[in-house]
Amino acid sequence: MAINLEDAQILLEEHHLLKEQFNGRKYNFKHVTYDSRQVEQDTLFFCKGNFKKEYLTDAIDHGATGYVAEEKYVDDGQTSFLIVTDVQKAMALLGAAFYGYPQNDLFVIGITGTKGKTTSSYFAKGILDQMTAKRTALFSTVNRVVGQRPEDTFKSNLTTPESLDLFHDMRKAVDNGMTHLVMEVSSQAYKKNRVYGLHYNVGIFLNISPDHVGENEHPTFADYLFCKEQILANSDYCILNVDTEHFKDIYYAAKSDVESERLLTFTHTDNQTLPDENPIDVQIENLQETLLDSQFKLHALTAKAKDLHLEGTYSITIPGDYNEGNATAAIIASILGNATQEDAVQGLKHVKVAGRMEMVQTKNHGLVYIDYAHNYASLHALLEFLKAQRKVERLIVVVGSTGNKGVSRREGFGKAISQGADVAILTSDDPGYEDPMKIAQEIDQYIDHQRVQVFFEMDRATAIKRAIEMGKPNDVVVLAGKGEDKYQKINGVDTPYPNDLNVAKNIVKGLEDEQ
Ligand SMILES: CC(=O)N[C@H]1[C@@H](OP(=O)(O)OP(=O)(O)OC[C@H]2O[C@@H](n3ccc(=O)[nH]c3=O)[C@H](O)[C@@H]2O)O[C@H](CO)[C@@H](O)[C@@H]1O[C@H](C)C(=O)N[C@@H](C)C(=O)N[C@H](CCC(=O)O)C(=O)O
Ligand SMILES: Nc1ncnc2c1ncn2[C@@H]1O[C@H](COP(=O)(O)OP(=O)(O)OP(=O)(O)O)[C@@H](O)[C@H]1O
Repeated sequence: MAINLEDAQILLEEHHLLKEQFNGRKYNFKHVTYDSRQVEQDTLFFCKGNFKKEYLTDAIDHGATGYVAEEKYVDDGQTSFLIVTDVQKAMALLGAAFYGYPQNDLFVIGITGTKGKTTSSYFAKGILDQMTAKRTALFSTVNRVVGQRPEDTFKSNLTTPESLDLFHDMRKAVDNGMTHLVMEVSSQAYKKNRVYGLHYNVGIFLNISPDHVGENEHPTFADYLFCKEQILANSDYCILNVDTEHFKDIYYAAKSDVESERLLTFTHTDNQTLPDENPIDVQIENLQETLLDSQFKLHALTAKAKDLHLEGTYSITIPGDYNEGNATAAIIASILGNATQEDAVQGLKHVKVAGRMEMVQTKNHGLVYIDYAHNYASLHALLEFLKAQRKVERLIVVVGSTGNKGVSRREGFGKAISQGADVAILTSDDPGYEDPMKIAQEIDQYIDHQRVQVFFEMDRATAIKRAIEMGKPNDVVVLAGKGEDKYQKINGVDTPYPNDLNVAKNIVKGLEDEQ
């Protein structure tokens, strides 16, 4: 892989990003990075984010021969530089060029939504793996998969990687023979131009609800929605979930971005039409739903939906009506990527996602659910689903809220608990630099104490123990918000934590050994 100064200049000029340039001693770059600790000989270095000049000096000392930045940090007569108006955009464009545009060799499905991105990504990968004999790459919040060997699967640091990492990993996927890529696209990815210039064969918009507004994320909800809608303008086909809040805005944005033949919509709700009275394409009919799985049927309501040949019955083992929606989006996208209906039926059957709707059965203390629900929309949807199950007597929820971000989640949790839970044990979840008890008290302010019994226990493992011990055979204990996380972020330190599933399993084992 390589890029030279002249090609970089041309590309940046084409996009009106270049302000100034200097051709230093070296013109050809064999490496690219935004981190001085990763620099090798002949690296083109990107200065971005909370940057300090000494990172660049350090980079030059270690072999960087050119840099791209928004200001002229170094002008030593030797080091080449490209001064640009937006370094994140420049990095995405030059990253794609450096790695030889790997996206052109992949069928790329991008998925956005406040909730359901990870689950839908795993559903789509399940289906496409069925068709491609496991040649589907995945960039998700949980894992990145760039090949078929065990070492080609690794933990993600971000939902959507930095552009240089994104194109690096795409290149690996292509070189490893992958033919499809399913990737989560966060609103931050657009805010920070990590995916600038990237085009998707299919873009999925699952839903949007208030979240991610705060000092380090989006200044307003409008900004959050705007960033999310960018996926629509960058996709050949768009798939929309009609049942989301703000659907009208999303629909008209999509309509102005793709022709109607390339816009596919789906819903759970009967007898609905689109905001312009056009018919919805796909209807989901729930056939059977239990605490362990769910079966549903898809009906094609328009000619373009009929052309997909997706009609039929599907089953998933990640229950919840919203997961039927997530699966439907994955089915439509995968069929557009050449999967068959049979691939979808087979591929969906056994999909599991770490930390999403995982269960531990107990003999005498009910069912324990571990789920990554960590805002109002997801906790509310989860509790509503559980309440609708006939066998459930009491819902006991263990939850905390993160410190220094997503502050609106505290009110959201209080509201969702008041609407759906019988008992709440408030605890800690990545308190950061805040006092977890203070966060718990803020959640508590929004809880209706006439309906819900509330306890405080800041040690998360102890809180889980108390919840399981108080569970009776027909109760459900919900461990919300932390999913498969293996640490607690406390005062800037990732403090190891065995994860909710392991904690719950150990407690249940201990209780059952005692009997
Ligand atoms: C706000 C934001 O996008 N921050 C991201 C951004 O930070 P940054 O550019 O300011 O980087 P920094 O770590 O402060 O360092 C500045 C620069 O100096 C460099 N550096 C640093 C130290 C050094 O010795 N040498 C050196 O060169 C760094 O490599 C970096 O390029 O770039 C970093 C990687 O280069 C990311 O880790 C970081 O994500 C932060 C940690 C983060 O958590 N972001 C969240 C909000 C996020 O993006 N989340 C979304 C999901 C949200 C959702 O669910 O919808 C996501 O896509 O993950
Ligand atoms: N379509 C949906 N609507 C509402 N809640 C959902 C939906 N899909 C999933 N959830 C809930 O949200 C939780 C997180 O799901 P998932 O990890 O798939 O979403 P995500 O968009 O990747 O989330 P995040 O951006 O927070 O990582 C699930 O554990 C479930 O409780």
